[in-house]
Amino acid sequence: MGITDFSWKLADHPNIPKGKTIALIVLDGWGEASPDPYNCIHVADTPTMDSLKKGNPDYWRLVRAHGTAVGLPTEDDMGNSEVGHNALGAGRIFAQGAKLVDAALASGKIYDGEGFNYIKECFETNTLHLIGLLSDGGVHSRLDQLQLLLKGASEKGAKRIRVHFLTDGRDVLDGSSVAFVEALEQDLEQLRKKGVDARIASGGGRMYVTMDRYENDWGVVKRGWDAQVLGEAPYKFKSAVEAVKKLRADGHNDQYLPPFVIVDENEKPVGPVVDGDAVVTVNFRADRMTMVAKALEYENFDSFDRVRFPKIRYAGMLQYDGELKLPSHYLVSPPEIDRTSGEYLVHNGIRTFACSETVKFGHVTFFWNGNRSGYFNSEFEEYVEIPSDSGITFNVQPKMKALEIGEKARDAILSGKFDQVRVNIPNGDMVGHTGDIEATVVACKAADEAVKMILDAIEQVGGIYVVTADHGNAEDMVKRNKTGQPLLDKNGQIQILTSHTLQPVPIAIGGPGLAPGVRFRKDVPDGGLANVAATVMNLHGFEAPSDYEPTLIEVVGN
Ligand SMILES: O=C(O)[C@@H](CO)OP(=O)(O)O
Ligand SMILES: [Mn+2]
Ligand SMILES: [Mn+2]
Repeated sequence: MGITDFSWKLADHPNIPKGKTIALIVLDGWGEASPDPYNCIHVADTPTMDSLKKGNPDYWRLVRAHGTAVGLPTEDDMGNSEVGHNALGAGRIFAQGAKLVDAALASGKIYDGEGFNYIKECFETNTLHLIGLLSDGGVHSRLDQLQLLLKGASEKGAKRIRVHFLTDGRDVLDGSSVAFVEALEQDLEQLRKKGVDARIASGGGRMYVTMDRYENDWGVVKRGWDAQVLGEAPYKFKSAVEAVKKLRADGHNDQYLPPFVIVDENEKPVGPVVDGDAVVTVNFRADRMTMVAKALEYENFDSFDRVRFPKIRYAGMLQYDGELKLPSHYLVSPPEIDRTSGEYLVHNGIRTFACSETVKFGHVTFFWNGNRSGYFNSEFEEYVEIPSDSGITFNVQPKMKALEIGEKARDAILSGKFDQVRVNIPNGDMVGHTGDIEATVVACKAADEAVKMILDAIEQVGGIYVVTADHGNAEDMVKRNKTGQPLLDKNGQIQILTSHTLQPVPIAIGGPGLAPGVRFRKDVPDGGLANVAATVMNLHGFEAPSDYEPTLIEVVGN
């Protein structure tokens, strides 16, 4: 762990006083990119964020939010909320799920672990089901990992395999699902040639089937359950490629493809889950797997009627929730994100308020706290969740709950009951993922207004603000070639980018409570999200632990 004489007690900062209320604002999906018509943050009216930028370089700067700076395998990996909030909260860079799974597959250790040995028991007599997101987005899962696992499991004796995939279109281009399904079919064909009965059994779009999060809409998970476990869905097809092509032609996009099952010549589903089977959820990222993991694992469960609860051996690619120990079996151990800044600060008497709306609530709590649900100490913490709209795509409601989040934060700041008021403002990200440029512009304006409300409250109480983001999204809505020009599809239309980006994100500090002489230092040019935790600890009047990534600030003129 690299630190000796461990203690939760933080040393006092030599020049920064304690006792200032700090607003810590994370704009989800808010990167920095050149001004251009596809930069919705630039196009939108965002006077508050614009004024913060004028503080460059002493009070505004950029930080890295993708690739190795947040524990991802390569610099080609875009940032995402999980790794971004983990880094912001933990103050150190941990090798993340994507990287840990890569390593376990490369070394073969994945096949020696408890999780694999547990599911292997079913291989001789029963079916192995793999459920997960099918793309190379690298945010929740990766196709190449699924391909290696298919190969490895069959070599280790799996005789009958069924894949239940979720189409993406959110971390990758909409419409790319067809090619991913074709690639998967080719691999399954290879396995069949080797005598393995390997087939696709069901499918559906990630935002409509299975991958809900933070209990926003259990109906999403139920649709997945019905197709994957019960073998029931509104659409039945003989081929998965045909299914995806037909449903897309009918106007559904990849993210929202309705559920379907693959049936045999007698119209019987080819892969429902039955007693004695093994199931692996192949996503490494936690938030959108926790609900389905509960449905697959919990004996007592009343979030929807499962109709049938088969006796299976279930393992996650990773353990998704360390506090709940969910699932209890997993193929790869998750990153052990310990001693987060939230836990330290609570031990040092910092009273914390955290808030977002449902779709991002776990980001400022669960991810912030190192994938840990619940409070460290409920006497010092209050987490408020504002219910998100469900059953809609957020381009129809681009303001989302930004105003309500702003109001809750404002009230918490003015109450005087908290030292840190932390929020996630989701608009740039959630609306950016819809690919609707006009709506994303409205979303960015709404986010900016929420920031203003919070900064005004900080002004009133003489506090400090820290405004940053977890990764890019709304600042670039078009796929580009290497020289940065928008790419056109075969019909001459620009290719809309629904995903996150590789862009850096801004961080701004200020407010009447900022001690004189505090400014951004210039000797951490490569600073990333993991440098923010030490910065915030300093602003609370503490030195950060010695193994945290260095602070971004210095105090001059003392
Ligand atoms: O919606 C999600 O699951 C991801 C994109 O796959 O977005 P974020 O990391 O911002 O939560
Ligand atoms: Mn995010
Ligand atoms: Mn996102």
